[in-house]
Amino acid sequence: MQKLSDNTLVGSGLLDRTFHLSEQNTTIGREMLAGLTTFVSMAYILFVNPSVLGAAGMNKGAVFTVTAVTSILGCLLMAFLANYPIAIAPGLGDNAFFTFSVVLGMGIPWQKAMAGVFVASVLFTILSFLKVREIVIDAIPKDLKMAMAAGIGIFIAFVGMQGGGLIVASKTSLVAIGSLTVPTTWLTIFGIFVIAILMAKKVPGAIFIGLVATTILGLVTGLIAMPTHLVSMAPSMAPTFGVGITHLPSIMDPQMWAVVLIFLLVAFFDTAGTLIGLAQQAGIMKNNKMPRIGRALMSDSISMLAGSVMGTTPTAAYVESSAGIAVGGRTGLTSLTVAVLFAFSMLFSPLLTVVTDQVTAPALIIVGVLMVSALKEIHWDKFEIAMPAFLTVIGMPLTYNISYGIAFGFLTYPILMTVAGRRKEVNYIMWAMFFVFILLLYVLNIVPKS
Ligand SMILES: Nc1nc2[nH]cnc2c(=O)[nH]1
Repeated sequence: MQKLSDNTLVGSGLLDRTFHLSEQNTTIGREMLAGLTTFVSMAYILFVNPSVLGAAGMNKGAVFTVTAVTSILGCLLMAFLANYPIAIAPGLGDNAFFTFSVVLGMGIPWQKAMAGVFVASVLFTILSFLKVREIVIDAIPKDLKMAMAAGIGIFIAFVGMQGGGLIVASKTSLVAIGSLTVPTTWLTIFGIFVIAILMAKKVPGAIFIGLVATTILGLVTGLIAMPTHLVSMAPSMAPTFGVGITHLPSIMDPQMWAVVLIFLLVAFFDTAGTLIGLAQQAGIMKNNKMPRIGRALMSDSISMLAGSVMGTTPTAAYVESSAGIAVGGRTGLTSLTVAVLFAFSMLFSPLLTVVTDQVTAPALIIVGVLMVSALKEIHWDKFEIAMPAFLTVIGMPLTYNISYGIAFGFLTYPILMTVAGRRKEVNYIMWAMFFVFILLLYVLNIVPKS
């Protein structure tokens, strides 16, 4: 039996055999600490997801339970199928697209939009089984993938700034700074500072701690009403369960095909990009490839499918997993720990009422900061790349729609690369996408108005 420096015994036992702990030179204690760290970094989603999907008209209690169950499933799959320290939960990019672009922007009822999520999930799972995803991941230039991640980050932050009251609509300039005389806006400002300071000091779970501190400030100042109780049984999933399936006939609308395509693209590239980034951080990459990426993508697609049946938007491999990896998490035991903690947290649904928009806003803004770091990977010195990347990034917040940002990038990239003499670098999949996005713009923009 081998002894590691932190005195945790490894070398035998079920956990070691299941997760190859000694092979990865890690210990049970270190993996559990990593799981706890990742969990506290992402636990805010239990409250932010109901808040965002609630704005689309969905039942917040049901979404709370669905968020927890979907995350448990995703983390268990990642633990036992892929053995990676990467947590899965419903993504903020996807739920923002669902609520703000599809339901509120396009005026599609949430039940119909959920049918779109279900179809996208089925397609995603089929693509994962057929191993098509590797071909597509390789075909899309890295610059555009990174621009998509960054654009979604800015979009999420924009949504957070609005929810927190920091920016408001303006008749003359479209947006303007919100009024600093609104007391609840100060909760958001307080939350941003707390989280930003903790992040800068590299404190694990900074977002979660900031969320708790902001809630406490709200309760103490009377800006947030006290909850009636602290723990209870998890709310029923009945209000959202199976709604996507029962509304499948409504998917025949061409506008919904565009929605399905965007869900597919966002889910696809978000998870693929995040997995590679996290694998690089954990030192898992071998010959510039991530071993078992197929299993990791499969874990995501199965949980996305289950989530769409129960009633939540697509899952993603969470960027916050980097917090657990930073404290030493290397195997699926980290993800298993996250799953167990999500199960425990299901008791705390009464806290939903105290986690208001002003409390969740800082989390959205800070996740935006994390996602925008992808900008550094873009070749800004080449105009034929800089322009499509720029349009992708700013297109999302300025049109308040993730799909338009993606479309702008895919429509300009092949043309500019061709005129710049780099036609050979544009493969047939990119040209196919070019025509798909022309059709998509037509469907999203012209069909509803004619
Ligand atoms: N990769 C990723 N991480 C997240 N963390 C919170 N939301 C998201 C998301 O949509 N994608």
